[in-house]
Amino acid sequence: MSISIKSINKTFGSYAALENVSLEVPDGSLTALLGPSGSGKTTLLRIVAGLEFADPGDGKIRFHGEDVSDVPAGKRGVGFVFQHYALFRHMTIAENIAFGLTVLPRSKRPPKQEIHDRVFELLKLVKLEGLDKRRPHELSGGQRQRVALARALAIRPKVLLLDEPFGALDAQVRKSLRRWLRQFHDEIGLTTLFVTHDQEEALELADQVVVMRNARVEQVGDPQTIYDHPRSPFVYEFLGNVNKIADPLGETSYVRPHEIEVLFAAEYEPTTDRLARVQHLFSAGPIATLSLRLEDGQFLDVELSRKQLEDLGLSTGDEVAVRANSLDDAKF
Ligand SMILES: Nc1ncnc2c1ncn2[C@@H]1O[C@H](COP(=O)(O)OP(=O)(O)OP(=O)(O)O)[C@@H](O)[C@H]1O
Repeated sequence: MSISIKSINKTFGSYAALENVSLEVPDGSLTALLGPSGSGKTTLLRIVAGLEFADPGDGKIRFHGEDVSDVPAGKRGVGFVFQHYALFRHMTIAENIAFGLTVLPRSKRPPKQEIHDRVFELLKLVKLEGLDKRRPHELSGGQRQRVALARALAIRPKVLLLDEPFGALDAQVRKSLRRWLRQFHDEIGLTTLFVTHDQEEALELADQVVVMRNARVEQVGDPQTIYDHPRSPFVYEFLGNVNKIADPLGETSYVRPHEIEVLFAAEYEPTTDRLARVQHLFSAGPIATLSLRLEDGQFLDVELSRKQLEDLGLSTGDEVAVRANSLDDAKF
C-alpha cells in the first residue's frame, strides 16, 4: 500500500512543526524519516497514523490513492512501534501480541483459535518461538521490541509505522536488530515508514531516505544518492563523516575522508593539490585513518586502505600532497 503525503502543515500554537510537507512512500518500501531532534519526524508519522491531524487546508494523506486524512487511527489499518511502547507487564508475551485482536468489537474479533494461531505464527515470524508464556521483564530489550513489532502486525496492518524502535537499545543490539528488520521487511514486504535520527541506521536500512530539517523535507532519495550527492551543506554535515574545508578565498568545500587522494609531497601539483603534514595515523582495521594538517592549520581526515598506507610508507610528521576526488568535484 503506497502512502502519499501532500502539502501537510501542522502548527502547535504559533510553532510550525511541519511546513508544506509532501512525500511519496512507494508500496512495499522501507522509507526512513531522518533528521535532527525537533525537525518534525514524529509529528509527520503521527499524522500518517491518524493520531494527530494536519492543520485545516489542502493537506491530504492518501493510502493507495484513498483519502484517509479524516479517518481516525483505529480505522486506518496501521501498525505502530514506538521507542518506549511498553508492553503490558502483567500479560504474557502471547497475550501482549494478541491484544489488538482481543480488543476488537465482537463482530470483528476472530475466534479464539484463530487468534491463538495468529499469535504463534507471529512469534515464529519474529523468531521468538517458545517465549509465549514469559512476561516482558523476562525478555531482553531487543526481544521486547520484536514482541512490540509482532503486536503491531497482529491486526494485519496495511502500513507499518516505526518511531525510533531501537532508540533505547545499546549500539550492538541496535545494529543486529537493524539487519534483522531489513531481512524481515524483505520477507513480509509491508510498506514501512521508519523514524530515526541516526544517519547510519537510515542509510543502511532504508530503500528511500527522507531528510527533514526545521519542519520541511530537505532531500529525498535512495541512500546512495543521498550520501554521494547531498543537496545542501546541511545534509552533508548531518550525514557526518565529512571534512568541511575553507579554501584561501573563504569558500567552503565538503569532502569525505575516502574521497581524498594522498600522494608523495614530491608529486604536489599546485593547481589541484594542497600540502599537508601527517598529525596522526590509526591503522588497526582494514581501513587506515589519517589526520592531516593543512598548511593553513585546518585539519583533514582521510581514509586509505591499509595497502595504500603501506605503499606510501607514511609516519607521523611526514609531508604529503592531497587531492580531492569527490563525486561532486569539490576542490580544496
Ligand atoms: N503536542 C505538541 N505541542 C506542542 N509542540 C509540539 C507538540 N508535538 C511536537 N511539538 C513540537 O514540534 C516540533 C517537532 O517535533 P517532533 O517530535 O515531530 O520532532 P522530531 O523530529 O520527531 O524530534 P525527535 O527526534 O526529538 O523526536 C518540536 O519542536 C516539538 O517541540
